[in-house]
Amino acid sequence: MECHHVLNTGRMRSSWTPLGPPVSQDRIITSFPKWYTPDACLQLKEHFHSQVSTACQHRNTGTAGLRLSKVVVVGDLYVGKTSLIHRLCKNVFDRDYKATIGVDFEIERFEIAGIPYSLQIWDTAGQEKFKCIASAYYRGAQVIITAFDLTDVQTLEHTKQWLQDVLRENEAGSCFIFLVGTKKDLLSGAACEQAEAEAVHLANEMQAEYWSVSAKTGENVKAFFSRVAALAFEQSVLQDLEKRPSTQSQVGDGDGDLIRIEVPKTQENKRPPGLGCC
Ligand SMILES: Nc1nc2c(ncn2[C@@H]2O[C@H](COP(=O)(O)OP(=O)(O)OP(=O)(O)O)[C@@H](O)[C@H]2O)c(=O)[nH]1
Ligand SMILES: [Mg+2]
Repeated sequence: MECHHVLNTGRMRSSWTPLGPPVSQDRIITSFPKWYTPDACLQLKEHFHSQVSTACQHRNTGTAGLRLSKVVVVGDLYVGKTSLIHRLCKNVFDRDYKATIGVDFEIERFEIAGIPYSLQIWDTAGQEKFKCIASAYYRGAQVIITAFDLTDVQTLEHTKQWLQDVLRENEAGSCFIFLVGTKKDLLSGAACEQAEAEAVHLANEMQAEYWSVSAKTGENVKAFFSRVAALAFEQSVLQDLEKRPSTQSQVGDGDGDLIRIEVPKTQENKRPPGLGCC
């Protein structure tokens, strides 16, 4: 197993980075990233939750900013999982196929609403013979990405099984689920529309958000992972606020000037992330 971290050193400095080297400019998220299609999306809102915005403004996000959110990427062999992750983390594309053996991971750092936040992205092998190694790493996923090849309908059909395998190792309703169609550059026009329509249908069954991407051209790769990071971050902050001793959380800017905000137990807060508003 080869595990390595990716540190974005020497890139442009962000506005506020208390820990470690600065994140690169294109990992700074200031407004809530949009979905790919409203027909299969987890949340149809355009802004951060108001309590999250307030907490971020006051630098009162608790441990959420220090956490690594675990993202697990699964799907058939050859669909392009490694290529997708390498396009995001290294901005490269390799046309030669090198099968992933077992698992690998990358850490990608973001700054969301002024708070540092990292995704730990687990790349798993699609080959059957490595499945038992890879499945040992499914536990504790906050985000599940099920990938398929837009040009190969069989790989789409297999995503349900991949999802079930990961969900078996995680608490029901605790994960954000994404269905991602890869190799978008190989399809266009009616063929692309047809493949996407089938995927959107399945995404709704899986309670997943749908995205089409291309690791080759880079199309939608940053936008997709920004969306993943923002949803995971928001959930982490809300969970942190809810965990505090009383239902009232103190929000301050560190100089003793405290504001009290209510953390109501709303339906929205209780709803599992996979059951968004659409
Ligand atoms: N045209 C095109 N080819 C791609 C794209 N993404 C991946 N590929 C190619 O598809 C092949 C498989 O890609 P990988 O990323 O290695 O696939 P994988 O899902 O990680 O495979 P396993 O590790 O065996 O599970 C490689 O030859 C890639 O160059 C893409 O967006 N467009
Ligand atoms: Mg791979």
